[in-house]
Amino acid sequence: MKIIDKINKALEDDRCFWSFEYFPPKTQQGVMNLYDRIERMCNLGPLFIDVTWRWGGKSSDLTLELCSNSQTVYGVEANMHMTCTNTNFGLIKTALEKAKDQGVQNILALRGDLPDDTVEFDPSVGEFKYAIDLVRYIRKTYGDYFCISVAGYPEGCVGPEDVERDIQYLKEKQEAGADIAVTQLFYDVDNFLAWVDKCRAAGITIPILPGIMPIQNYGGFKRMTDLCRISVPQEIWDRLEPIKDDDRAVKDYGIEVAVDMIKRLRAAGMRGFHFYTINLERSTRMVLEKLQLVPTVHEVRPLPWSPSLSEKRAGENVRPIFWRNHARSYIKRTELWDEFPNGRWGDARSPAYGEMVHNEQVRLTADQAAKKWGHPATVDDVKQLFVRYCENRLDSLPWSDTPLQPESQAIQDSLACINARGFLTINSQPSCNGAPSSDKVHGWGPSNGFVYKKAYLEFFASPENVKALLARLEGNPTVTYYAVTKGGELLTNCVEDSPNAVTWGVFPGKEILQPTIVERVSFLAWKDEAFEFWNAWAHAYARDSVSAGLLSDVSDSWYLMNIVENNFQKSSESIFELFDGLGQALSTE
Ligand SMILES: Cc1cc2nc3c(=O)[nH]c(=O)nc-3n(C[C@H](O)[C@H](O)[C@H](O)COP(=O)(O)OP(=O)(O)OC[C@H]3O[C@@H](n4cnc5c(N)ncnc54)[C@H](O)[C@@H]3O)c2cc1C
Ligand SMILES: NC(=O)c1ccc[n+]([C@@H]2O[C@H](COP(=O)([O-])OP(=O)(O)OC[C@H]3O[C@@H](n4cnc5c(N)ncnc54)[C@H](O)[C@@H]3O)[C@@H](O)[C@H]2O)c1
Repeated sequence: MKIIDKINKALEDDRCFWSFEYFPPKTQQGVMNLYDRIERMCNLGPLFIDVTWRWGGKSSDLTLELCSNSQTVYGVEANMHMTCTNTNFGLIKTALEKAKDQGVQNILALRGDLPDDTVEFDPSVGEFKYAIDLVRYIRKTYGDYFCISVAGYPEGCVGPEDVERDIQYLKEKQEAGADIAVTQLFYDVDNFLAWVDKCRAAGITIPILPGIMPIQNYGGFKRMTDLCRISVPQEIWDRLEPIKDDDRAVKDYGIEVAVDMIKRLRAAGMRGFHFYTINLERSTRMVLEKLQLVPTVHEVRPLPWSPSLSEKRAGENVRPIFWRNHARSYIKRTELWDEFPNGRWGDARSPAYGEMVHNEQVRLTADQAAKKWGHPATVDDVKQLFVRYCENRLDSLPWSDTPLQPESQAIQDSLACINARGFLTINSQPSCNGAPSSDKVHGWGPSNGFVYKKAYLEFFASPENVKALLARLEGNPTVTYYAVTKGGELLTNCVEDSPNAVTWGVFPGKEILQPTIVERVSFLAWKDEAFEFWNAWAHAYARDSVSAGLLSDVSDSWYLMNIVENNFQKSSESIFELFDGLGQALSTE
């Protein structure tokens, strides 16, 4: 069914409605867990769900599979995202054909981001330059079969200076056949409402669905609003500042913000709300509960307008047998398990692993690269950059977009030392044996608790350096490691695949919280992205330049490696002793 028909019906009845957006998880276990999550969240009565599409069509099969299965198994309409620029035309044609065959009738037609703001559209790769070209193609080829939605930008696609121009492009997309506009997420409600008024005045009549993203954690929120250039009212920053290290408090505040935003939007006449779930469920559910749009988990009553999912499921035996008669406790047990791992070594079984808002590709502009990192011509030049970063003389590296965190200050000299010898670090953690959770440097989580950390290092190293380090590690039974090349050759001394907790906390009246783990499957999922940064950096230089060649060579032949000193009672420095005398010192030393 087309979602525009459902939306029009809801608007006719003057009824609020909502939709949930998911992204294709990075691991197979994440996919299986996302299905469970979509099923549970269908009980919240979304009018439809969206599944995003990785730029260039990298997730086309998975995106379609998630849409098609959600429709046939859970009975919820799916809106399939599709980006068109710099994407093989055949891939788009095939995906649309398959969508039609599988009964997926809703497409969110997008341009997608270019890998670099300065890179021009490449007509040899795809037929489409803008989202409007895809809208036109779909209408020309399929007539009215598909309901087409498009993106709208209350703060401009690139920046505020483009708002007026983007409204005209949105109008053109409507004229080309778009039925619905879904907006970029935002936090400034006044600005959003003024933008809607401008759209209406410009002749945009299609329904506009505001994008709502409950804040999930401070670091992710900051990164994402910076990346998407979303303005955040100062009041939100002020409220976040004192609680930024307490994930639970941040999430609770995020729920409050979203509830308040939706109340104001409803008062102004908006009826539909599009949730960016980032594949998590608690915040979205809590927002809907607090607005009394859905029953709380304590009151089980069917929603009058929901797809008949709850009734359909009631007679089935798909849940684990011991939970069959306890739907509520099943929900309670499973909804929260991955809400708190934060950090890039979270749990790869979580559908939210590798949190993504639309665009996971690495973006570095040529200007940014040359200005910050010059034109490296030798491995020593690259080492110098890493050393300068560790000494706080450079504020970012492709892998590290902010300066070192305060927790790294105590180890920064040792970090600089191993970087100078060719172990190029991208992540680290000092050990910590029971600091108060309120500790300014190491603390996190609820108050009156104690936190623990194992020393951890993650770095790129040449095959020779990895070999030498491995020889050293043979005599160290408490150190575990994974090393992998871009091509996937894996070296490890971990005999079991089970997760290794590297950060945990003990809090009054709670189970042990274990926010950060190291495990094979998440490391392998992350490594593609980690190596991709070398390529993105290389692309910032002319194709046949020395710098591009050097960075591509490193990417092709070096290892990404992590090591954990499991004896968390040892000092933070002891992990660095493993590197004594290894590698080649900088020639300037
Ligand atoms: C709701 C939503 C969902 C998204 N989902 C995904 C996803 O699943 N996967 C993903 O990779 N990305 C996704 N994105 C990100 C999106 O791909 C990027 O923001 C992209 O940069 C713009 O896409 P668009 O469809 O708005 O492009 P367009 O409408 O084509 O606009 C792109 C830029 O070109 C300009 N422009 C448009 N038309 C013209 C014209 N005729 N002449 C000259 N300039 C023009 C606009 O001003 C704008 O700056 C999503 C964004 C939103 C808001
Ligand atoms: N609760 C915890 O104890 C805990 C543990 C790990 C991560 N986190 C949080 O999760 C979030 C994301 O974590 P993350 O690991 O993805 O990223 P992050 O940006 O927090 O980086 C993790 C650590 O690596 C260090 N680092 C960054 N670049 C480095 C480099 N080039 N060389 C050596 N060290 C470098 C940082 O100083 C920081 O200590 C952060 O907010 C972080 O605080 C929390």
